Amino acid sequence: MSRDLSMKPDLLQLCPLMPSLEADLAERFTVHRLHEAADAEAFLATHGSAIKAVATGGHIGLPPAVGARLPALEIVAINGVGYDKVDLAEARRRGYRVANTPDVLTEDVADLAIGLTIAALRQLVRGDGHVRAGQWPKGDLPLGRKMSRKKFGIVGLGRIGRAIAKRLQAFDGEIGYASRSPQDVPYRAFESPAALAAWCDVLIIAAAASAETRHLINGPVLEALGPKGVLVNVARGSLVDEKALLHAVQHGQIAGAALDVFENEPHVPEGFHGLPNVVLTPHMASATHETRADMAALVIANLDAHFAGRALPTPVV
Ligand SMILES: O=C(O)C(=O)CO
Repeated sequence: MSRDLSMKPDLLQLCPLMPSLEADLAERFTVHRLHEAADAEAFLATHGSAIKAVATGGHIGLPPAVGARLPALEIVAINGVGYDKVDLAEARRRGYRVANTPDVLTEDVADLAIGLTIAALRQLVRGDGHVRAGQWPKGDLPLGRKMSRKKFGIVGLGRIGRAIAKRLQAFDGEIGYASRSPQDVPYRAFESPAALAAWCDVLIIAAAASAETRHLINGPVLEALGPKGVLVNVARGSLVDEKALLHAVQHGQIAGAALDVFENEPHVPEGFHGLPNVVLTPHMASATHETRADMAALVIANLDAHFAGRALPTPVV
């Protein structure tokens, strides 16, 4: 790093980050932790005008009310691949940069998608609960569903969707996808999520969140998936109409769901809590030591590049 460390720019941190990343940030910046402030308004009134950089998680992004208090902002570094919570048009208008952490988390998200799919079909979580609760001597669980030779539908065939498809090939089934544009892949293309859902047994959501993809998976898509179908979401909660999904899993409109993401994280509608045909995880698709270390390194690399006047390694804007 070539810049003068005695001149530490002010950075606003919006959520807890890995201790090693926080230490790396503190080495380079005067860090202001908004999430620890008792009075966020007063905190921003005091520090907002000095802030040149923001470090944030993809689930928080940059709330508009916070961004509006940062007139000197130069860069938003997201510790995550999703940038749906950062207003890119506003970034372009005001001239600040946005960077994310693509690629380094692709394998982990794809791995979790496979894990969730198996967990849902083979009732892994329910089986674990059955044994722990001492229920096994009293009887077996109802039968689950087979994973191998299923029809797998992937909504969104970007980096993560493709990594999921690659892993699914090991299960000797068929793979279909719906994406914004046809891709040069050996998988069957469908014109819409509804058409894909009507064909597949397992519908896996891997598309980016945006205003256009909000509630892409709605009542009619779930109805098309049908009573033997399973929905898996490792993308963003906003892609799924959560009320329609809850209704579908409660009433057997679909067989089950496995969800790592929710519309109003970390709050999950209570209706899901007691359902045995639903697997719930706390947005942990990239949450491994290895990947979080790689993501942290990319956050720092983007910030270092910006303040050294170099091209960002992984720019969004
Ligand atoms: O990095 C992200 O945006 C994720 O949501 C990973 O799960």
